Amino acid sequence: MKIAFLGLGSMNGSILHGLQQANLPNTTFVATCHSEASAARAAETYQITVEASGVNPDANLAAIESADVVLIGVKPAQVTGLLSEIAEDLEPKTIVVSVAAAVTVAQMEAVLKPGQPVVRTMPNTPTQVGAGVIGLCAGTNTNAEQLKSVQELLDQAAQTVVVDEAQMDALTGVSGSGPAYVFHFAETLIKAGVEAGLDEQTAQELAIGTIAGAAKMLQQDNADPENLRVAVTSPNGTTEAALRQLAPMGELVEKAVLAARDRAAEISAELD
Ligand SMILES: NC(=O)c1ccc[n+]([C@@H]2O[C@H](COP(=O)([O-])OP(=O)(O)OC[C@H]3O[C@@H](n4cnc5c(N)ncnc54)[C@H](O)[C@@H]3O)[C@@H](O)[C@H]2O)c1
Ligand code: PRO
Repeated sequence: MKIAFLGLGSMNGSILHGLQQANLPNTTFVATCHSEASAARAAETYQITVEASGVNPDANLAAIESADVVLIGVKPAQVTGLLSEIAEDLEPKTIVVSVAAAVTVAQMEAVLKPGQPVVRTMPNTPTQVGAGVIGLCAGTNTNAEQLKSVQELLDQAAQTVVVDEAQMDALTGVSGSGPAYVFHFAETLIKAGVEAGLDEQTAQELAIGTIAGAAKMLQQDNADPENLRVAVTSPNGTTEAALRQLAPMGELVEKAVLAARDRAAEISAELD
Protein backbone atom coordinates (compact mmCIF):
# COMPACT_ATOMS: atom_id res chain seq x y z
CA MET A 1 0.00 0.00 0.00
CA LYS A 2 1.29 3.50 -0.84
CA ILE A 3 0.19 6.42 1.33
CA ALA A 4 1.03 9.98 0.29
CA PHE A 5 0.89 12.86 2.79
CA LEU A 6 0.54 16.19 0.97
CA GLY A 7 1.35 18.82 3.59
CA LEU A 8 3.28 16.95 6.27
CA GLY A 9 2.74 19.50 9.03
CA SER A 10 1.61 19.04 12.58
CA MET A 11 -1.66 17.14 11.96
CA ASN A 12 -0.63 14.91 9.06
CA GLY A 13 2.65 14.32 10.92
CA SER A 14 0.76 13.04 13.98
CA ILE A 15 -1.15 10.58 11.80
CA LEU A 16 2.02 9.45 10.03
CA HIS A 17 3.70 8.92 13.40
CA GLY A 18 0.77 6.77 14.56
CA LEU A 19 0.89 4.68 11.38
CA GLN A 20 4.66 4.26 11.67
CA GLN A 21 4.25 2.99 15.23
CA ALA A 22 1.77 0.38 13.92
CA ASN A 23 4.45 -1.21 11.67
CA LEU A 24 1.98 -1.89 8.85
CA PRO A 25 3.33 -4.54 6.49
CA ASN A 26 4.05 -3.64 2.84
CA THR A 27 3.28 0.03 3.35
CA THR A 28 5.21 2.91 1.80
CA PHE A 29 4.93 6.50 2.97
CA VAL A 30 5.86 9.53 0.87
CA ALA A 31 5.23 13.17 1.69
CA THR A 32 5.51 16.78 0.65
CA CYS A 33 5.81 20.12 2.43
CA HIS A 34 5.90 23.59 0.92
CA SER A 35 9.33 24.96 1.83
CA GLU A 36 12.67 23.21 1.58
CA ALA A 37 13.30 23.87 5.28
CA SER A 38 10.01 22.27 6.43
CA ALA A 39 10.56 19.31 4.07
CA ALA A 40 14.05 18.76 5.52
CA ARG A 41 12.71 19.01 9.07
CA ALA A 42 9.89 16.54 8.37
CA ALA A 43 12.24 14.11 6.57
CA GLU A 44 14.53 14.15 9.62
CA THR A 45 11.62 13.67 12.06
CA TYR A 46 9.86 10.84 10.24
CA GLN A 47 12.81 9.32 8.34
CA ILE A 48 10.93 9.25 5.02
CA THR A 49 11.36 11.08 1.72
CA VAL A 50 9.75 14.53 1.85
CA GLU A 51 9.84 16.75 -1.25
CA ALA A 52 9.33 20.51 -1.16
CA SER A 53 6.57 21.67 -3.51
CA GLY A 54 7.90 25.24 -3.34
CA VAL A 55 11.19 24.08 -4.91
CA ASN A 56 9.97 21.21 -7.07
CA PRO A 57 6.61 22.10 -8.68
CA ASP A 58 6.02 18.42 -9.54
CA ALA A 59 6.53 17.20 -5.96
CA ASN A 60 2.82 16.65 -5.23
CA LEU A 61 2.24 14.92 -8.59
CA ALA A 62 5.17 12.58 -7.98
CA ALA A 63 3.92 11.77 -4.48
CA ILE A 64 0.42 10.78 -5.61
CA GLU A 65 1.61 8.46 -8.37
CA SER A 66 0.10 4.98 -7.76
CA ALA A 67 -0.96 6.01 -4.23
CA ASP A 68 -3.82 4.13 -2.63
CA VAL A 69 -4.54 6.93 -0.16
CA VAL A 70 -3.61 10.61 -0.37
CA LEU A 71 -3.88 12.53 2.91
CA ILE A 72 -4.37 16.26 2.42
CA GLY A 73 -2.87 18.14 5.40
CA VAL A 74 -2.62 21.76 4.22
CA LYS A 75 -4.53 24.71 5.71
CA PRO A 76 -8.25 24.89 4.83
CA ALA A 77 -7.79 27.80 2.39
CA GLN A 78 -5.15 25.79 0.46
CA VAL A 79 -7.10 22.54 0.06
CA THR A 80 -9.01 23.14 -3.18
CA GLY A 81 -5.97 24.74 -4.83
CA LEU A 82 -3.89 21.66 -4.00
CA LEU A 83 -6.67 19.30 -5.15
CA SER A 84 -6.97 21.20 -8.46
CA GLU A 85 -3.22 20.76 -8.94
CA ILE A 86 -3.41 16.96 -8.58
CA ALA A 87 -6.96 16.22 -9.81
CA GLU A 88 -6.11 15.15 -13.37
CA ASP A 89 -3.29 12.85 -12.26
CA LEU A 90 -5.12 11.03 -9.46
CA GLU A 91 -5.89 7.44 -10.33
CA PRO A 92 -9.59 6.52 -10.06
CA LYS A 93 -8.82 4.08 -7.20
CA THR A 94 -6.96 6.65 -5.09
CA ILE A 95 -8.92 7.74 -2.03
CA VAL A 96 -8.46 11.41 -1.17
CA VAL A 97 -8.58 11.90 2.60
CA SER A 98 -8.68 15.44 3.97
CA VAL A 99 -7.86 16.38 7.56
CA ALA A 100 -8.77 20.04 7.01
CA ALA A 101 -11.33 21.77 9.19
CA ALA A 102 -14.41 23.16 7.47
CA VAL A 103 -13.62 22.12 3.88
CA THR A 104 -16.72 20.26 2.76
CA VAL A 105 -17.01 17.14 0.64
CA ALA A 106 -18.85 19.20 -1.99
CA GLN A 107 -16.02 21.76 -2.14
CA MET A 108 -13.47 18.98 -2.63
CA GLU A 109 -15.51 16.99 -5.13
CA ALA A 110 -16.16 20.16 -7.17
CA VAL A 111 -12.46 20.35 -8.12
CA LEU A 112 -11.78 16.61 -8.44
CA LYS A 113 -12.62 14.37 -11.40
CA PRO A 114 -16.15 12.94 -11.27
CA GLY A 115 -16.22 9.70 -9.27
CA GLN A 116 -13.00 10.33 -7.26
CA PRO A 117 -13.49 8.82 -3.77
CA VAL A 118 -13.15 11.34 -0.94
CA VAL A 119 -13.17 10.96 2.84
CA ARG A 120 -13.42 14.06 5.06
CA THR A 121 -11.90 13.66 8.51
CA MET A 122 -11.36 15.69 11.68
CA PRO A 123 -8.47 14.39 13.79
CA ASN A 124 -7.00 15.90 16.95
CA THR A 125 -3.45 16.41 18.18
CA PRO A 126 -3.40 13.68 20.88
CA THR A 127 -2.94 11.41 17.83
CA GLN A 128 0.75 12.38 18.31
CA VAL A 129 0.84 10.24 21.45
CA GLY A 130 -1.44 7.43 20.32
CA ALA A 131 -4.48 8.87 22.13
CA GLY A 132 -6.25 10.74 19.35
CA VAL A 133 -9.83 10.72 18.16
CA ILE A 134 -10.61 11.01 14.44
CA GLY A 135 -14.09 11.68 13.06
CA LEU A 136 -14.69 10.73 9.46
CA CYS A 137 -17.42 10.82 6.82
CA ALA A 138 -17.64 9.54 3.28
CA GLY A 139 -17.87 11.58 0.11
CA THR A 140 -20.65 10.95 -2.41
CA ASN A 141 -18.47 8.66 -4.58
CA THR A 142 -17.03 6.68 -1.69
CA ASN A 143 -18.48 3.24 -1.17
CA ALA A 144 -18.76 1.42 2.17
CA GLU A 145 -15.68 -0.69 1.45
CA GLN A 146 -13.54 2.38 0.69
CA LEU A 147 -14.74 4.15 3.84
CA LYS A 148 -14.02 1.01 5.85
CA SER A 149 -10.51 0.75 4.41
CA VAL A 150 -9.75 4.36 5.44
CA GLN A 151 -11.28 3.80 8.88
CA GLU A 152 -9.21 0.63 9.37
CA LEU A 153 -6.09 2.53 8.36
CA LEU A 154 -6.79 5.45 10.73
CA ASP A 155 -7.70 2.99 13.50
CA GLN A 156 -3.99 2.20 13.58
CA ALA A 157 -3.26 5.79 14.61
CA ALA A 158 -6.28 6.81 16.71
CA GLN A 159 -9.79 5.99 17.88
CA THR A 160 -12.16 6.59 14.93
CA VAL A 161 -15.81 7.61 14.79
CA VAL A 162 -17.87 7.67 11.57
CA VAL A 163 -20.44 10.47 11.43
CA ASP A 164 -22.68 12.13 8.85
CA GLU A 165 -21.07 15.15 7.28
CA ALA A 166 -23.79 17.32 8.86
CA GLN A 167 -22.23 16.50 12.26
CA MET A 168 -18.65 17.28 11.25
CA ASP A 169 -18.62 20.89 12.50
CA ALA A 170 -20.12 19.85 15.85
CA LEU A 171 -17.49 17.10 16.12
CA THR A 172 -14.82 19.72 15.37
CA GLY A 173 -16.16 21.80 18.28
CA VAL A 174 -15.86 18.84 20.66
CA SER A 175 -12.82 16.76 19.68
CA GLY A 176 -10.94 18.73 16.97
CA SER A 177 -10.58 21.89 19.05
CA GLY A 178 -11.22 20.06 22.35
CA PRO A 179 -7.58 19.40 23.33
CA ALA A 180 -7.07 23.18 23.47
CA TYR A 181 -9.90 23.52 26.02
CA VAL A 182 -8.21 20.93 28.25
CA PHE A 183 -4.79 22.61 27.83
CA HIS A 184 -6.39 25.94 28.70
CA PHE A 185 -7.95 24.40 31.81
CA ALA A 186 -4.50 23.03 32.75
CA GLU A 187 -2.96 26.49 32.34
CA THR A 188 -5.61 28.08 34.59
CA LEU A 189 -5.37 25.30 37.20
CA ILE A 190 -1.59 25.83 37.41
CA LYS A 191 -2.02 29.61 37.76
CA ALA A 192 -4.69 29.11 40.42
CA GLY A 193 -2.42 26.71 42.30
CA VAL A 194 0.32 29.36 42.41
CA GLU A 195 -2.26 31.94 43.55
CA ALA A 196 -3.29 29.50 46.32
CA GLY A 197 0.30 29.30 47.61
CA LEU A 198 2.11 26.54 45.67
CA ASP A 199 5.35 27.08 43.75
CA GLU A 200 4.98 26.93 39.95
CA GLN A 201 6.71 23.55 39.46
CA THR A 202 4.64 21.85 42.17
CA ALA A 203 1.42 23.41 40.82
CA GLN A 204 2.27 22.14 37.32
CA GLU A 205 3.09 18.63 38.54
CA LEU A 206 -0.15 18.44 40.54
CA ALA A 207 -2.38 19.92 37.82
CA ILE A 208 -1.06 17.74 34.99
CA GLY A 209 -1.08 14.60 37.16
CA THR A 210 -4.66 15.31 38.17
CA ILE A 211 -5.90 15.87 34.60
CA ALA A 212 -4.10 12.73 33.37
CA GLY A 213 -5.47 10.66 36.29
CA ALA A 214 -9.02 11.92 35.81
CA ALA A 215 -8.81 11.19 32.05
CA LYS A 216 -7.66 7.64 32.83
CA MET A 217 -10.65 7.13 35.17
CA LEU A 218 -12.97 8.45 32.46
CA GLN A 219 -11.62 5.81 30.09
CA GLN A 220 -12.43 2.88 32.38
CA ASP A 221 -15.30 0.62 31.34
CA ASN A 222 -18.72 2.02 32.26
CA ALA A 223 -17.20 5.27 33.52
CA ASP A 224 -19.83 7.90 34.12
CA PRO A 225 -18.49 11.48 34.48
CA GLU A 226 -21.34 12.47 36.80
CA ASN A 227 -20.78 9.54 39.20
CA LEU A 228 -17.05 10.18 39.22
CA ARG A 229 -17.66 13.84 40.11
CA VAL A 230 -20.11 12.94 42.88
CA ALA A 231 -17.59 10.49 44.37
CA VAL A 232 -15.08 13.34 44.85
CA THR A 233 -17.63 15.76 46.27
CA SER A 234 -18.17 15.31 50.03
CA PRO A 235 -21.28 17.03 51.36
CA ASN A 236 -20.34 20.52 52.53
CA GLY A 237 -16.68 19.73 51.80
CA THR A 238 -13.91 21.41 49.79
CA THR A 239 -14.99 20.20 46.34
CA GLU A 240 -18.52 21.42 46.83
CA ALA A 241 -17.16 24.87 47.69
CA ALA A 242 -15.04 24.82 44.52
CA LEU A 243 -17.77 23.50 42.21
CA ARG A 244 -20.13 26.25 43.37
CA GLN A 245 -17.64 28.71 41.85
CA LEU A 246 -17.43 26.65 38.65
CA ALA A 247 -21.19 26.71 38.07
CA PRO A 248 -20.95 29.08 35.07
CA MET A 249 -18.56 26.67 33.36
CA GLY A 250 -21.34 24.49 31.94
CA GLU A 251 -22.80 27.37 30.00
CA LEU A 252 -19.35 28.60 28.95
CA VAL A 253 -18.30 25.21 27.59
CA GLU A 254 -21.54 24.99 25.64
CA LYS A 255 -20.92 28.47 24.21
CA ALA A 256 -17.35 27.49 23.30
CA VAL A 257 -18.38 24.34 21.43
CA LEU A 258 -21.13 26.20 19.56
CA ALA A 259 -18.68 28.99 18.68
CA ALA A 260 -16.22 26.46 17.23
CA ARG A 261 -19.02 24.71 15.33
CA ASP A 262 -20.33 28.00 13.95
CA ARG A 263 -16.83 29.21 13.01
CA ALA A 264 -16.33 25.99 11.01
CA ALA A 265 -19.55 26.69 9.09
CA GLU A 266 -18.44 30.29 8.56
CA ILE A 267 -15.05 29.15 7.17
CA SER A 268 -16.85 26.74 4.80
CA ALA A 269 -18.97 29.64 3.53
CA GLU A 270 -15.88 31.85 3.13
CA LEU A 271 -14.28 29.12 0.98
CA ASP A 272 -17.26 28.90 -1.42
N1 LIG B 1 -3.51 21.37 14.39
C1 LIG B 1 -4.67 20.82 14.78
O1 LIG B 1 -5.01 20.69 15.98
C2 LIG B 1 -5.62 20.29 13.73
C3 LIG B 1 -6.63 19.42 14.13
C4 LIG B 1 -7.49 18.91 13.16
C5 LIG B 1 -7.34 19.29 11.84
N2 LIG B 1 -6.37 20.16 11.50
C6 LIG B 1 -6.24 20.54 10.08
O2 LIG B 1 -4.99 20.12 9.60
C7 LIG B 1 -4.59 20.97 8.52
C8 LIG B 1 -3.14 21.34 8.70
O3 LIG B 1 -3.00 21.99 9.94
P1 LIG B 1 -1.61 21.90 10.72
O4 LIG B 1 -1.89 22.44 12.07
O5 LIG B 1 -1.02 20.55 10.56
O6 LIG B 1 -0.77 22.97 9.86
P2 LIG B 1 0.79 22.98 9.54
O7 LIG B 1 1.10 24.38 9.14
O8 LIG B 1 1.57 22.36 10.64
O9 LIG B 1 0.93 22.03 8.26
C9 LIG B 1 0.63 22.43 6.96
C10 LIG B 1 1.67 21.79 6.05
O10 LIG B 1 1.29 21.99 4.70
C11 LIG B 1 2.45 22.22 3.94
N3 LIG B 1 2.05 22.82 2.67
C12 LIG B 1 1.49 24.04 2.42
N4 LIG B 1 1.23 24.17 1.11
C13 LIG B 1 1.63 23.02 0.51
C14 LIG B 1 1.62 22.56 -0.84
N5 LIG B 1 1.14 23.28 -1.84
N6 LIG B 1 2.11 21.32 -1.10
C15 LIG B 1 2.59 20.55 -0.09
N7 LIG B 1 2.62 20.94 1.20
C16 LIG B 1 2.14 22.16 1.48
C17 LIG B 1 3.31 23.09 4.83
O11 LIG B 1 4.67 23.05 4.44
C18 LIG B 1 3.06 22.42 6.19
O12 LIG B 1 4.00 21.38 6.37
C19 LIG B 1 -5.53 22.18 8.54
O13 LIG B 1 -6.39 22.12 7.44
C20 LIG B 1 -6.30 22.04 9.84
O14 LIG B 1 -7.64 22.49 9.74
C21 LIG B 1 -5.48 20.65 12.40
N1 PRO C 1 -7.38 23.17 14.95
C1 PRO C 1 -8.04 23.71 13.79
C2 PRO C 1 -8.57 25.10 14.04
O1 PRO C 1 -8.38 25.64 15.12
C3 PRO C 1 -9.16 22.75 13.49
C4 PRO C 1 -9.45 22.06 14.77
C5 PRO C 1 -8.22 22.19 15.62
O2 PRO C 1 -9.20 25.67 13.16
